[in-house]
Amino acid sequence: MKPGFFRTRIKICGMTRPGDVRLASELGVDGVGFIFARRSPRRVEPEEARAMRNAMAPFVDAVALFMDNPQAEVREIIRHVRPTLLQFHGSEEDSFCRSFGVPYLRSVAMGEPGAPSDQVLRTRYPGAAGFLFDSHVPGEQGGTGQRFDWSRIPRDLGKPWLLAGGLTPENVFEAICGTRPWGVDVASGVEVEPGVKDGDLMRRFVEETRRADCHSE
Ligand SMILES: O=C(O)c1ccccc1N[C@@H]1O[C@H](COP(=O)(O)O)[C@@H](O)[C@H]1O
Repeated sequence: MKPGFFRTRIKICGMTRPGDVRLASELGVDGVGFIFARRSPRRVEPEEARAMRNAMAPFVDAVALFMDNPQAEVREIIRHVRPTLLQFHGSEEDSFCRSFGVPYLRSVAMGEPGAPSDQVLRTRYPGAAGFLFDSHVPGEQGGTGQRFDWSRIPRDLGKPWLLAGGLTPENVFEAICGTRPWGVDVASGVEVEPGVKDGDLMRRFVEETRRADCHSE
């Protein structure tokens, strides 16, 4: 597509404060993530996520992130928070991910050699709305601020995919121009500490993404 016509989607993940959610909406971010993974320093309780959900503007996705949470817990969080997208980072299979009746993104761990091919991903997760390539190793948490070798991203997925892992306002322009993802996902790169976002970093991240959208190689 011609530069300027495609708008790279932006998700800011690991929200813990309603004010950060409100600002992200005003900046034109497409999705905000609430983390329910057990060991995450950004984990929120369902009540906190619900308060942030209520701070969201229309046309912004509420993404609930899980990592091997029990099915009953996922169901209860969905009932409470009403996310529009789910994101799975653990060993969940397609049948588990799609059992909630909410579209889901499947995270793919790119932190070690031998990441799955596009064919394996398509076959293993036929119900996924899209994929998210992150830099952690299988079984470990994301949100580490590490990036991975972007040349290893499978190219023939036939579905939207997001680039994640170590993105910042300084490198997101290069990341988008080099990989042309459907969207980008950031947590630590716009934070002052885990879960505490910085307004200026969020604004610069959005600006750099829009600059990349207008840039032709
Ligand atoms: O952020 C977390 O704490 C987290 C925990 C468990 C699974 C995933 C997690 N975060 C995801 O990782 C990406 C990239 O983070 P970063 O930008 O490198 O800090 C983040 O956007 C979340 O989707």
